Amino acid sequence: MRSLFEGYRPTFKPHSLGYEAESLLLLTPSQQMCYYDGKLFGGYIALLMDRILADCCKHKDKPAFTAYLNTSFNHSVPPSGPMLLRAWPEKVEGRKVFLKGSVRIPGKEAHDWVDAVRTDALFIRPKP
Ligand SMILES: CCCCCCCCCCCCCC(=O)SCCNC(=O)CCNC(=O)[C@H](O)C(C)(C)COP(=O)(O)OP(=O)(O)OC[C@H]1O[C@@H](n2cnc3c(N)ncnc32)[C@H](O)[C@@H]1OP(=O)(O)O
Repeated sequence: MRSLFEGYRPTFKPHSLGYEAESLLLLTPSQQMCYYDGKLFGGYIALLMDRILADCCKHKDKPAFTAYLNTSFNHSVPPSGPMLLRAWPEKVEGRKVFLKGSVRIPGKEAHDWVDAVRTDALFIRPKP
């Protein structure tokens, strides 16, 4: 399990609804899982998103469980390039935390990043 998250070191910034999280990741060869050449396996991307969203909820707070994780793959993610994972809360209703997340990859222009993957998620904190 540790090797799946090698290099994953999220940083957290305060957000009006909690914390936002970010991690810049460069995958090792064993993490570069592809079904199609040059396109990182979507299931692995969803795993990384679930992790950063869960960490975003849990930072300095109680843990929360994934109720849904709706993921849109807009562009493929090259397995050997840098990727920026991001997660932030959108709305909090009692135990329900609605979050958004994205995977950004370098764009065509220098210093340009594009959202390759976007996630809408609901995490639910346990009953007191
Ligand atoms: C291979 C390597 C492995 C490595 C490991 C990787 C680790 C990294 C990954 C780390 C990731 C770690 C994270 C994980 O992996 S967490 C583990 C994966 N997730 C689960 O197992 C969760 C399974 N589901 C449940 O346990 C319950 O359903 C939960 C706890 C979610 C809610 O049950 P609970 O009894 O507490 O609450 P409630 O039923 O009274 O509902 C409360 C409110 O929520 C609303 N609601 C509920 N569900 C949904 C829904 N689907 N869409 C929309 N709304 C929904 C509901 O309408 C209600 O709204 P309201 O009426 O109050 O307005």
